[in-house]
Amino acid sequence: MGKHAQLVMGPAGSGKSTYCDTMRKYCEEIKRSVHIVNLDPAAEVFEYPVSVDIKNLVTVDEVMDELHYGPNGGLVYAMEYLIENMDWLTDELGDYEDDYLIIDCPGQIELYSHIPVMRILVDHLQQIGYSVCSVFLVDSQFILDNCKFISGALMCLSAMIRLEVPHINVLTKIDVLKSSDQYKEIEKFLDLEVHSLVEELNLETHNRYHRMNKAIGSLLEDFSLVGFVPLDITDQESLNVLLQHIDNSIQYGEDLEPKEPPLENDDDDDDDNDEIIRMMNGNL
Ligand SMILES: Nc1nc2c(ncn2[C@@H]2O[C@H](COP(=O)(O)OP(=O)(O)OP(=O)(O)O)[C@@H](O)[C@H]2O)c(=O)[nH]1
Ligand SMILES: [Mg+2]
Repeated sequence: MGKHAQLVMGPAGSGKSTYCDTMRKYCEEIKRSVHIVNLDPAAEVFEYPVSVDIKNLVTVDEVMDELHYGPNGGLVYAMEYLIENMDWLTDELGDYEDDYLIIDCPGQIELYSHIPVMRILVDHLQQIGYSVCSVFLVDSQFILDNCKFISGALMCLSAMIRLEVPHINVLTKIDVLKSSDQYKEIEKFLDLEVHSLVEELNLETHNRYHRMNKAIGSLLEDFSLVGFVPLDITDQESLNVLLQHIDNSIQYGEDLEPKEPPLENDDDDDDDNDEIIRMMNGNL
């Protein structure tokens, strides 16, 4: 079956732990054996059953007490300690060799942007045989206008380029948007027209920034890398579509029995496929 893992990352409060629990429940419903790994040494309360917990190796509280670090320095130290003790992780994961892993990561953005710990972790998981997909969560409330979108997209691009593994960006808390009238505003970012985005940015910013707007637009367009899959955790179909993206990216299930092709006049399946293709075009 092979070893597969989702590495769930994203800024503080973007919904990582909620996602891990929701995805675990969904996977269990579709009879996929899943275990959650907590890699947040500061996590206090878990909604999900934790199979492997970094807190059995190191906690931020211990680092703060013993070394008199603050919370952020303590977290960076704890993650570096994990990297120095990778054998511990290998041993712990050994109990779940045939299962699908969902790895809940800490939210400090510097871990993804300019400290190599996540890259070293990903390399190690690959060395011990895991196909890893990075699932990068961004709170949909935080990309509701053009400037915020650019900032969110560059953050995702930075993590994507640093990690060099299949990467899916996810917009979380769509259920909150749906219950307001803001959902329409997010649709343009799902089907991104970089040209019109740059034009709108130019209208919103001083002339002196227009060359920069164009350069950022070209960066996003040339790499065609930044797209988002919206996730409404209250909607099973939304979870299904996202999981298919992730499965495709790491070839999960390629050695399983092939599914029956849909009947030609099966309209529901056609709609689902159209939705996936639309999102794939927007994403990778
Ligand atoms: N309505 C709604 N609330 C959500 C969703 N995802 C997360 N939340 C809420 O957002 C808050 C933060 O969610 P967490 O899952 O703890 O976020 P996190 O990324 O793990 O946070 P850190 O571990 O602190 O970085 C919690 O109050 C969640 O209940 C969602 O999809 N919909
Ligand atoms: Mg969390």
